[in-house]
Amino acid sequence: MTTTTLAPLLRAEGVTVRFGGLLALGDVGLAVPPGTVVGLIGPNGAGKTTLFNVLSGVVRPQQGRVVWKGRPLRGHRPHHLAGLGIARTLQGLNLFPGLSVLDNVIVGADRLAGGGMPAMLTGLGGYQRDERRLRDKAMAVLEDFGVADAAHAMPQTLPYGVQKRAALARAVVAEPELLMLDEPASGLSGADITELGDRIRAFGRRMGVLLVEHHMDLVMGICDHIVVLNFGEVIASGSPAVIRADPAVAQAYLGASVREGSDD
Ligand SMILES: Nc1ncnc2c1ncn2[C@@H]1O[C@H](COP(=O)(O)OP(=O)(O)OP(=O)(O)O)[C@@H](O)[C@H]1O
Repeated sequence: MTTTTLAPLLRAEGVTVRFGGLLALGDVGLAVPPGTVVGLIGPNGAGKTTLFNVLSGVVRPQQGRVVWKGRPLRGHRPHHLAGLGIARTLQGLNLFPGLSVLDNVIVGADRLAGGGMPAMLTGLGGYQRDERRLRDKAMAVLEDFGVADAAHAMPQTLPYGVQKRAALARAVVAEPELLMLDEPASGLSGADITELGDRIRAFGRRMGVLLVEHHMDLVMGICDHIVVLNFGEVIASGSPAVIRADPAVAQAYLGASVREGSDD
């Protein structure tokens, strides 16, 4: 898969963000084409979450813009994302604790609902047909994720790995065109990370995926294209093989580990 031949779904152009005197992002660009898994990596404090937040409409850049399918997004907010066809998972789980796993996933299917989610969840209005359709769809996705047994449980009663799968199921149930994942492997290990990687790869055949992740084996194993940030700037961009061989990337991570290990 090459990232240069397909028109990107999402693009950040010349994005600059300052927090007071700190330059969190300086003139950063990134593009996510359809059918492509793009990794965003960098040492702690490099600016990954800030860029994820700019793309999500949480943080407004002082300069630059975010472009969705060729159209600049002006003043977009996180609650606009689903309507655009963008889903995201955040660090942690962010499942609604008062809703069963199934209802959490149904909420994620909001974009597919004809009538409106509040009426559907409360049973008001003539939405029974839609509700049945969404329930079936949500159950099918939970089955696909191997957690259908947990459909009627409250999320907080379930093991972390099951909750993680439910959160991912909620993100993809509406069949987004772009999936943004912020550290999906955090808290997972071993076989769970391998399975997560297989799933992300499979998503990447149906949609664009932006993956912010610290787990280097996962990133190198599943990304088509990787963008590396350090101190708010893009220091490298290319295939996993190119990134692995780039001395500037090794230096950035080495510098970070030396700083973290220093006594002062
Ligand atoms: N709201 C904020 N106010 C002030 N500074 C911030 C804010 N958010 C982030 N920063 C700073 O901006 C820089 C980039 O932070 P960011 O969280 O984007 O990095 P990151 O690459 O996601 O790091 P990590 O891997 O540790 O999550 C850091 O120096 C951070 O301390």
